[in-house]
Amino acid sequence: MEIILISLCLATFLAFLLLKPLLTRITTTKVKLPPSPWRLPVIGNLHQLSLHPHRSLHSLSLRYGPLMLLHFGCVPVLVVSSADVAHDVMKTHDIKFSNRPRTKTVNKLLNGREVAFSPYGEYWRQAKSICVMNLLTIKTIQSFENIRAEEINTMMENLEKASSLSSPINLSELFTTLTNDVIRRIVLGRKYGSERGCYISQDIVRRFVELMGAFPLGDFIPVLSWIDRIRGLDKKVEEVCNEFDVFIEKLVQEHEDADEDRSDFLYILLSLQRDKTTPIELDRRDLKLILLDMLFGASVTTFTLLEWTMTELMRHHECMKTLQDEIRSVSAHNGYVTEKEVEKMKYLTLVIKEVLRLHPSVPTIPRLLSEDVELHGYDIAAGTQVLINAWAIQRDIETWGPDAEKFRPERHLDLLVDFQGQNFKYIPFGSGRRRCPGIRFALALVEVTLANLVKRFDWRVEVGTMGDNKPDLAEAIGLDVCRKFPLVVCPSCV
Ligand code: HEM
Repeated sequence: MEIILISLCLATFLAFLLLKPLLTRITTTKVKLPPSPWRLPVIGNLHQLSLHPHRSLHSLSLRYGPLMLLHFGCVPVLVVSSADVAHDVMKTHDIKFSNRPRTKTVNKLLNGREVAFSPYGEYWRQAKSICVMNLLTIKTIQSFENIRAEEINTMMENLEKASSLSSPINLSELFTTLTNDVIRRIVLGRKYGSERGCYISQDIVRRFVELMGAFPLGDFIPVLSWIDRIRGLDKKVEEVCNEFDVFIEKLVQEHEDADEDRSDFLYILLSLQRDKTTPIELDRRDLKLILLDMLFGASVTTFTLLEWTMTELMRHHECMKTLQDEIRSVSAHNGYVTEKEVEKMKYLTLVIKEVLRLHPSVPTIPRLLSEDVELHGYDIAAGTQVLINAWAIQRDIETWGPDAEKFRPERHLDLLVDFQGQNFKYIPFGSGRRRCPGIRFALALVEVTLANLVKRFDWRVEVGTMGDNKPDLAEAIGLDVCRKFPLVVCPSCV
């Protein structure tokens, strides 16, 4: 017994001697975390978020700095609010920050087998490359010029009717129809209105976007997941999922049953699915999710850019006038402004750049850190979610000057910022590996649409909510932030 006791004491003493350096290291190596606002037990910083997270996160960053660590319940969330830090996240450590967080809502709606929310890896790489090669190259985009022209002309006819009757018209609704019709004709070969039984209402599309940006409490505070059930979130997700699935399934079925040869994107996806030599195997569900990504990711963001551009132009008559002068001098005939003519319109590009600066369609870009990293002297752990607040970065007075909040397209004259995200003070399409692949696709439609609208009509709104004749700037909620209220306008033909 004595021997056992002596051996135990000796073993403990030896273990202490051996482990001492390690223990000292653990207790003295302090992890340095970024500044954090105070937080409440259990919910963390969730109570400091508003319905417009880009705005509340911006206000917090003015107090806690461009790199702050928040906690949404038990989930650490790093918020990036300056060009400098964005550079380190999206360029210096791009691979580590190339994952996307997926809430249970996103998981249910998309399942990680599309492109936008797919985990960083081989499947994502191949799926993105399928979309780029078959839909988003400059040559392919140019080949759709006729589709864009036909749909824009249809919209112009509606506007001309409203003009001749001097009646107001819902421009937001026209933009929804235009973007949906163009994108569906390109991706699916035809528009799919309410005929043929393949129909999805705009209301469902908007609910989808809202749900993509929703904060399911259960993800952040697992014990409170019952609240998501009670507030109807789970049910809403289920409903939207079913509606989308029925819609997309019908489209796929219709394509499979068609006997004629087609060259639209869905047809290409179906051929890739049959072709067993492709680098990734696409099952039917993958195919449907990639399709969903292209159909709705593309139309919602493009629609949002059109809406905000017309809003800002109608709020700034001098910019509208400068743009009208440019368009009418480049395209001096009475007809449709062509895409060749649009290439010569420099002020138009400045206007679009400025709109995307003040109203990035995706104001907070979500990423997920996959490995521990040291960032600006702080230690950030793998698994931390990241929100890059493009909205705040693009209004930062340190980089954009004291008039950063002002709509002034001329500011881009001397700046070498493009849409590709090379300069981190301007990232409306993101940057790095996960940058948006649809930049040219979106701009091709937006530029020629605006050129035709601004050339053919003079614009005014009746009486704005503030009692003036300017459209308001209220924002909707969701991952993509469009106008809260539709833009109702009175066009008059010139
Ligand atoms: C004005 C229009 C658009 C805006 C402002 C926009 C913005 C964005 C932003 C900010 C991201 C995240 C980038 C990042 O994480 O760095 C993104 C990703 C993406 N966008 Fe766009 N987008 C637009 C149009 C389009 C169009 C037309 C398409 C397709 C036809 C498209 C397809 C995608 C896809 C697939 C991704 C995910 C890329 C990835 O995760 O690798 N977008 N977009």
